[in-house]
Amino acid sequence: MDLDKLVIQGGYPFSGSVQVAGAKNAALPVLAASVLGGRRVNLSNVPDVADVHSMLELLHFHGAEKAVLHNGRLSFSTEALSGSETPYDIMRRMRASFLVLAPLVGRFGRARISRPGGCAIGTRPVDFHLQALETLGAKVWLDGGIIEVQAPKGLRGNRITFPSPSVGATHTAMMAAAAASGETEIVNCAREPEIADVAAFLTALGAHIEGAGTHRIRVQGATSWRDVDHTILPDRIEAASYLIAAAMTGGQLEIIGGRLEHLGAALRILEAAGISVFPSDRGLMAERKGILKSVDVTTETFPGFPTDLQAQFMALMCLADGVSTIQERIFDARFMHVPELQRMGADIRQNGSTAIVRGVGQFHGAEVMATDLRASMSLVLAGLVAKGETTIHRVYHLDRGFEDIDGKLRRCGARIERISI
Ligand SMILES: CC(=O)N[C@H]1[C@@H](OP(=O)(O)OP(=O)(O)OC[C@H]2O[C@@H](n3ccc(=O)[nH]c3=O)[C@H](O)[C@@H]2O)O[C@H](CO)[C@@H](O)[C@@H]1O
Ligand SMILES: C=C(OP(=O)(O)O)C(=O)O
Repeated sequence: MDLDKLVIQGGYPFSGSVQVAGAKNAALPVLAASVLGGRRVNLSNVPDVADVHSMLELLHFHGAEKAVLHNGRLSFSTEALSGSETPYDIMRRMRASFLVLAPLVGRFGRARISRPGGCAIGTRPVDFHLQALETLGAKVWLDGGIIEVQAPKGLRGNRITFPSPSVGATHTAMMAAAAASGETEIVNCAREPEIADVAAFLTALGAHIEGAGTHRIRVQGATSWRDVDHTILPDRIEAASYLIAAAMTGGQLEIIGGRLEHLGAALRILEAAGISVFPSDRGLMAERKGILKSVDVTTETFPGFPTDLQAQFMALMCLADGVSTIQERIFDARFMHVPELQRMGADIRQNGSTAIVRGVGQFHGAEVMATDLRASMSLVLAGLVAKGETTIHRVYHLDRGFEDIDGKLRRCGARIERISI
């Protein structure tokens, strides 16, 4: 599995429809939050991706009922779960495993956890998460790679002010506040649509939350917990990646489940680049209008242009007319796709956190290495339109977050084959 590779023959007509999965980046914090109540959780639209299976493994390790994902549905109880040390083997696989820390502390008053791994896209500290827990009364000890947090008398509501918006730390703060006594105000928080989805889940579980989706969230801690039914929102990054696939291949694509309001600034930027996007009965329709045009982009927190779409957009800009400047402002090392796209003929000059992309009109097939989740998608997109054959090694990065990527592309006409070694 880890050594699977994808072989793509480029240049075949690409059109049809793609069903967007539930958002990985909402499903993971929702699963982590399920620890809090010790109740039954029924989830729909859960994406069948490796990170979700790792999170289920983590919950089961802690004693949650074993959950089997079928047709996007999951049902399990976390009643029998008990607080204990979270093993490094699971923590190293994905950053989001760190999200179980606040719910474990909230429920059991204590947790030991190792620092998280995940995509190699920068330094990715966890200080905001720990500060949020400390503000609610927890004590934190750092012991090399292990973090211990204790709140034996329970967490207490307070005002948490983040130095800058963080998606993960906002989830941590909301989950801790849901378990805390009294009211918590979270200031300068992230506004991504996934935050509002997690807030809706926590509200259904028993907390009272206002303001999710704005810079200021108010949480009234739960006094009792309930069983929950919740549907995960659609994956906006997957949807936008397929919008870019339509633009690059020139095909018309229906993105079932895609939502305009989740695209934020990406909608305006994709339209400026020459993609026509409009709502359809089932989601979004996308097609290229005329030649692709260069557009400058800076990654920002939502509703700005997402860092999780930067690599895919860079692949698109390689085919555009002119020169585009792409600035990565969220992570300090998220240009791992640059040398791989260069192997396929791209003309990209990187200077620190800025990449200058000169359109080359055409990629050529090559052997390339997937380096992280979204970077890998940029290579797939390039492979779809490249002249000749592209082989992408280390496909497990893609499998972490894109559901059935080869199946979805194949059904739209792509010649893509997965080779298991
Ligand atoms: C599982 C999940 O949802 N992952 C997403 C989440 O990651 P993640 O939650 O890790 O990203 P953050 O929003 O926390 O990171 C934003 C910035 O804040 C910094 N920071 C963050 C936490 C902290 O304690 N200290 C600190 O300095 C980070 O280094 C980064 O520069 O949001 C990112 C930004 O949209 C996305 O790319 C990831 O796909
Ligand atoms: C970087 C990502 O995930 P994670 O935060 O889990 O590493 C991502 O989804 O693009």
